Amino acid sequence: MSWETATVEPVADGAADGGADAWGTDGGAENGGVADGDAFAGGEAAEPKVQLTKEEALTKARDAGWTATTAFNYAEFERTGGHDRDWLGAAQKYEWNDEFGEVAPRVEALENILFGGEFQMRRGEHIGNLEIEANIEGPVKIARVEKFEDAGLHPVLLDNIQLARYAAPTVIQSYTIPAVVQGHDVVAVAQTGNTLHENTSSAELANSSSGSGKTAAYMIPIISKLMGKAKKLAAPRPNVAASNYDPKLHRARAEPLVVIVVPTRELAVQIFDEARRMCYRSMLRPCVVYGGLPMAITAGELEKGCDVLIATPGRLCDLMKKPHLLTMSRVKYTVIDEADEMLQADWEEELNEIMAGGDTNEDADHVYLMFSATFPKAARAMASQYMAEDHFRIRVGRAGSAHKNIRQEIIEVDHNLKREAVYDLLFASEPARTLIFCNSKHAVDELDDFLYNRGLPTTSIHADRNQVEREDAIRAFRTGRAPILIATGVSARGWDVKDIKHVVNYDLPSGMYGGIQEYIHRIGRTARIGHQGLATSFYTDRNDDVAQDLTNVLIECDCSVPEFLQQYVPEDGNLQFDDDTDDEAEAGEEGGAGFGDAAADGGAPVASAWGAPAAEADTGFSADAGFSADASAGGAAADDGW
Ligand SMILES: Nc1ncnc2c1ncn2[C@@H]1O[C@H](COP(=O)(O)OP(=O)(O)OP(=O)(O)O)[C@@H](O)[C@H]1O
Repeated sequence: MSWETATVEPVADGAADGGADAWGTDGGAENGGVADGDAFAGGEAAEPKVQLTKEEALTKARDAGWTATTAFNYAEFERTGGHDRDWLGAAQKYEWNDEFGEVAPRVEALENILFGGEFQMRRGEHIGNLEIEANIEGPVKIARVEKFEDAGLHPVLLDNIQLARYAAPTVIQSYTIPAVVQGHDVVAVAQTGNTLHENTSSAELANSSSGSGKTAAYMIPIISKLMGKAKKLAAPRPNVAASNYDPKLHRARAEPLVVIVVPTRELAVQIFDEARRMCYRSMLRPCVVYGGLPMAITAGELEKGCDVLIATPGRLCDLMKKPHLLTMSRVKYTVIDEADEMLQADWEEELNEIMAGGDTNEDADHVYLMFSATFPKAARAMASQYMAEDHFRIRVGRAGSAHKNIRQEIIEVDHNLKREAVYDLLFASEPARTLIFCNSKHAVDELDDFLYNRGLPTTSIHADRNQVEREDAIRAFRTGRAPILIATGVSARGWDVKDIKHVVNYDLPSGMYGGIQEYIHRIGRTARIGHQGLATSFYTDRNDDVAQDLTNVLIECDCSVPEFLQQYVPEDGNLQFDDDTDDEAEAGEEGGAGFGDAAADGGAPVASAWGAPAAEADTGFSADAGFSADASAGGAAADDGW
């Protein structure tokens, strides 16, 4: 295999004893033998040949190099009620001390957590394979910056960029940073695979799905601009770093200067991590709020002071109704990230409320930034209502004919043998961090049980998991405690996890699960920012509806088209895609918020773009349907930075 294999960290002592107990689990665990053998020998599904006992399966998994299984420790959680520090939303951040002078000191232990490299993605050596193209589509022209040092950034922020080892700005950063530094509102359409239109090639989509660095594109200039003025602009807050600080006595109301809204909890935490990095050694205090984070933890964090607030829309609107905890009156920057996702998931009313600053903010200098994979009508309307006419508009896509960093393989499998096929696949190469996508929560549960009970270190995530389980699953995946994660498409939206070497579409996303756009988004979880990866998809007789688009993607990405898809190879070489564009012409009618004569953008149907019903976005993840085993969880690290 040409793709490199990830190092899967060994499981810590005492954490790896899930094996024996795990066998006695319920929920789909099979008591009989385990199939061994090629379920897809030669690309064709075949009957399993050899039956392994559970014992043998366990040995096989360990011999192959897969780390031992661990399970979420419910008993321990029930007993202790968890600990504040276990919540990703309460992760450690730099705490400013009022006694600091102009230059705040370094805190080595925290620096190691934030920038330690163990969990933070570094630019890969194949970055040159990404041919990225930016189209500036509004009247505002911005000269791009080639180096962070030339962008007029605050020196502390430049230090933080260096600590993060961002050597040079990515394309979207090279335009967005100067635009924000110059005080412009920004609309950035960074295609992540949801746009299919006549002018968009499938290769562009595939290329553009693999991490353009848009989080840092807005975080860096905003934090930089506020750093120098934090003392003047920031609301009073307790001196958390002082020895006499008492959280019961010393409390403040959160009065953020920056509000960043994102569609999912996991994305919120991911962006919070970037904020923790960029705010390091500054007075600016980042906080994150999302559904599922206990209110006591949320309030406790906000009461220490909050300058940069990252939030999911539902939780933010709830908090806006609690003026003793939060006021939007100081907000100077509002960022709507993945705007199209939130609009599709019916958050329009909430977004308008947030954009309006809860009706309390009359700041004429208010800067709005909107990031989106597509620019549908509702987003255009929002832009024209709230943004300055001279806002900067950029569309980022990839030019070039092929994405060389993801090897895509499509394997034909009998639907009933998929489980065996994925089991075999996991033994077909060196153990590596692997993300497996299913189309339904039920399929996720079933597959997790099936593989886990065969000794493979799996974990899983979907919308019915409670927040503790979700956070444990992500932490386990990121740290390598459970290097195989099984997820629905919606729960892995926008994820940026280091070293995902293999993405498996256990279920190909058919039309009702987002189709080819969803496929592109999913495979883009590997081979990020210049790394390489493999994407394997199981094709069954139920996947005819994506066959044509899939074939087109393979051709444009220079991947081989298997025999069973040859019938879809266009004879004239003309690769046509379905176009579910909403009418770009309407943009003009709405007061010029559109992209003029730029390419039309997509507006996928509500459910389909999510790969699951829209309700999964950030609504109550109620059921406690977590993992079945009751082995030792091995104690999640206090703050492993994911
Ligand atoms: N200038 C840079 N140099 C190197 N790495 C960078 C740079 N900027 C960001 N990164 C890293 O690139 C990764 C991808 O960034 P990010 O998650 O913001 O991408 P994205 O555009 O949101 O991707 P997607 O839309 O595909 O989810 C992150 O791990 C981030 O730390």
